[in-house]
Amino acid sequence: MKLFSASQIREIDQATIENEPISSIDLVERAASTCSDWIIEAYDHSVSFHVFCGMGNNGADGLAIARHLALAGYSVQVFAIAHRSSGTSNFTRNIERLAEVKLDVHYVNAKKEMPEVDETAVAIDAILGIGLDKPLRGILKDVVQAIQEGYDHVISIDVPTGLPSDLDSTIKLSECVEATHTLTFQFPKLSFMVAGLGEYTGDVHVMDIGLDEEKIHDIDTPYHLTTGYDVVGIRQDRKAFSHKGDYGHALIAAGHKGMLGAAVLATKACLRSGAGLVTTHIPSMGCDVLQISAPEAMVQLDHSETSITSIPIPKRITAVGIGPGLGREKSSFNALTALLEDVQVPLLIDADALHLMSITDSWSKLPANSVLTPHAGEFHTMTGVEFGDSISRLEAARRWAKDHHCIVLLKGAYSAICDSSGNVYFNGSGHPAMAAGGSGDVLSGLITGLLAQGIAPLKAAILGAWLHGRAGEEVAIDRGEHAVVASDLIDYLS
Ligand SMILES: NC(=O)C1=CN([C@@H]2O[C@H](COP(=O)(O)OP(=O)(O)OC[C@H]3O[C@@H](n4cnc5c(N)ncnc54)[C@H](O)[C@@H]3O)[C@@H](O)[C@H]2O)[C@@H](O)CC1
Ligand SMILES: [K+]
Repeated sequence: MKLFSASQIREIDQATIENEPISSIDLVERAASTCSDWIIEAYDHSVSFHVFCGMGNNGADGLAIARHLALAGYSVQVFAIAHRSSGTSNFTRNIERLAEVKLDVHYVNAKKEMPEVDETAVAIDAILGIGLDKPLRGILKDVVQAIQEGYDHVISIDVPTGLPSDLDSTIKLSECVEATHTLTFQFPKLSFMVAGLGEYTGDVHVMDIGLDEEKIHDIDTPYHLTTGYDVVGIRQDRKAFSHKGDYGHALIAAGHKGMLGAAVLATKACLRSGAGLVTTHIPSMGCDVLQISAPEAMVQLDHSETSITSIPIPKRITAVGIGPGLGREKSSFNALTALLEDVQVPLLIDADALHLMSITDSWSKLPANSVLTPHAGEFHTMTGVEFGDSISRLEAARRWAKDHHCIVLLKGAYSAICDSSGNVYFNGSGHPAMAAGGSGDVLSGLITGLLAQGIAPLKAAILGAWLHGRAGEEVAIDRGEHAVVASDLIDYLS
């Protein structure tokens, strides 16, 4: 799915109005109906809705939603926030239409005019959407604060009020509604994808409001969000008369004394990827551990008992993944450097291998189209980008992927997969339950296995991240989000 900036969304709205054709007021009505249908499905009549509306089109959505909810028999109160002297025509027309359901509108000019809140009240935040053009001040800031203080449950329409929609916004986040649910129109907004901003949305629900498909197709954007639909067909169905040799042979180089578990996790995930054969190169002390825990894999033992010191590449290997639990010894760095010179097949580099390459500044040796899978800390070591700044981190990952002709998979919520053309594919699956040690080892084994089957690096990274996230979502449901460990993810790979 493509993701667009606020100005591109306006262009698509406008094209819909002209080409369908549909009037702007009817488009607001359509948007509001999709939201009120969702709300009616999700809430019974024991709740009462306090609908807070700005004076632009986001507010017009709110007024129309209030009308629909009143028609459906809910208790509804409507509040218009007087942040400017007059409303848009869609706002004004929807104020008039409240008379159809005998709803009054209360204008809020000061915080003291905010309603009393009881435990049944749910706030609907339709104050500002993609039109936010400066930080909230005055009455808007006061109202957002009052919503934060007063309501446990908030449904934001399109965008939580105060949250910039774009990644390059110059608006500094100050006050912002922290939503329980965000019902967003047609596309998640770019800011929802990054840490520090995405936290404000709560659960995101994308409302299809029938915007112009042709325009959506025609407008270029570097940003994409992977959905289940996007990964269909990346991995081919198994052929009736095929054998293991048809599905590639992966080599995993992983493990170090005290970190052999990482090699086991990567190996088992690689086996579950569909790869025909998996060989794991480990320090010799790991032989029994690996053979017992992953009997389907072949083991290639290093001369060293405790660390990896040289990595012969067996014949007919079709992809190599190196890094999980590798350790940071000089001898392992030498093995890595030699591997970089020898390797003729797709390569994935993770964890300690990223660290070793960073501290020795060996990036010029990186084969083109390699897949790198850093978490924020590893990416910091690679580039010096500060931990806290997720937008700069994303930009740096885009630049890095371009400069080094590789794929950078920046791990986190909505992992960002950056390619050498400047595109970003945010991963749309996943669960906070996955934020635990070993989860990354599973991902690197899985992607190595996909590469081994001949899937192109970008697609292997996109599919691997998607499958990994889906496993996390499913295991979190079955086990409970606190009890998930990385081995569980392997069991849930499909
Ligand atoms: N254009 C369309 O046809 C559609 C628009 N829709 C809704 O319209 C929204 C966009 O509407 P608008 O462009 O009217 O923008 P908003 O309703 O988000 O904002 C209204 C206006 O508030 C003012 N404003 C912004 N930030 C402010 C601040 N910090 N302090 C004071 N005033 C501020 C600006 O003048 C802005 O245009 C979308 O988010 C969506 O909810 C939907 O109904 C779908 C169709
Ligand atoms: K809003």
